[in-house]
Amino acid sequence: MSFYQALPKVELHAHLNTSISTTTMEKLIQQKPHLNIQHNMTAIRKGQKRTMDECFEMFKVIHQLTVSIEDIFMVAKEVIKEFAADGVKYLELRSTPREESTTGMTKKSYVEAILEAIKQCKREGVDIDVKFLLSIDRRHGPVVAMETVKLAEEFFASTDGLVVGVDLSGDPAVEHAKNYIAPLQAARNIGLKLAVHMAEIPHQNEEVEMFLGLPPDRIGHGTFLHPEVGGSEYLVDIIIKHQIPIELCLTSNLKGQTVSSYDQHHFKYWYNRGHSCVICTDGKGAFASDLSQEYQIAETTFNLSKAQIWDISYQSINHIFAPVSVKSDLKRLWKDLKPGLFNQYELQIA
Ligand SMILES: CC(C)=CCNc1ncnc2c1ncn2[C@@H]1O[C@H](COP(=O)(O)O)[C@@H](O)[C@H]1O
Ligand SMILES: [Zn+2]
Repeated sequence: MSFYQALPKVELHAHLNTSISTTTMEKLIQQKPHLNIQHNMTAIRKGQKRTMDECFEMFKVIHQLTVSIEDIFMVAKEVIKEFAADGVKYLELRSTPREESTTGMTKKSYVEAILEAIKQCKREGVDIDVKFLLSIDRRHGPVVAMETVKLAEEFFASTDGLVVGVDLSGDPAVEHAKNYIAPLQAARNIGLKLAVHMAEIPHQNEEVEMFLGLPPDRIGHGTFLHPEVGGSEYLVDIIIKHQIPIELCLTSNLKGQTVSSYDQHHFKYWYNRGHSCVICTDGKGAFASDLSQEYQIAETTFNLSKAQIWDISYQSINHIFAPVSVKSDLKRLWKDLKPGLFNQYELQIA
């Protein structure tokens, strides 16, 4: 096991359907041969890249393979187990509730299937704590967004802490922030935390400012926020003032071509400013990576020490959406694991 796998980690930005591994995808493809889907249609392999539009088309192909509650339950269980096997101790999974007339899957049963998978993994003793965020797809408009918030409210009230927030995601080129401020505000008033995909593409400063007015509890990607890439010092100041952590997904951004190379990734900007950065996968299946690999890439690309890598992982605990008691438990776990890990890899404990 590598240092990066042995490193205890927190994963805060993982979309269920883009996190499906090759092995699980193989099962789904075999179950649905009539769809004639090949592996290269569901994942971007090493060295390959796609445009953003192609990525969103790829997500639609994946959705064709997960159309029943059995599919959703199966993929959720496998994804959770894979994160656990990769050394992730706390996972916030997110997914867009979907209905499917051909199988009778409803948005409610979709969410229930994921929550059941989480509970079953816990019962089976899988070594990971999992929470869930309901995703709002910005392609679907504000009415659906409000319905998703209502659904989130129901589960928030009935699942004893499993549902912790909502996420705004989907193609950033469609619709506008102004349509989503009210639903996100409603979610916040209920007590749900907000993770918002923001500035994934350039020239969205006006929309970003609107989102920052909420403000969200975490930012997804934030690729084009700082002045060097067309953002502004004004936006950066707001983010720093409110201390809004940024979920950074290196390989996803590289393969989706919003950053040109790993060393050009905005991790560098935010990390050097001492801002809270959380390393995440986005979709370990679609982007063919895992969280250990993302930490390793961060270390080698930005010349970080193992101690700095440890700190990024440890500090990420501060940004989870679960309550403070969960944070304390995780911090204790990290402290318990540190001596063994540093000994094994002959590192100095600071
Ligand atoms: C290059 C590229 C497109 C990177 C990925 N960046 C993303 N940006 C916005 N929404 C996303 C992204 N990745 C996944 N999603 C959302 O997550 C969905 C897939 O997971 P799920 O069905 O919610 O379980 C997609 O349909 C989309 O709505
Ligand atoms: Zn995402």
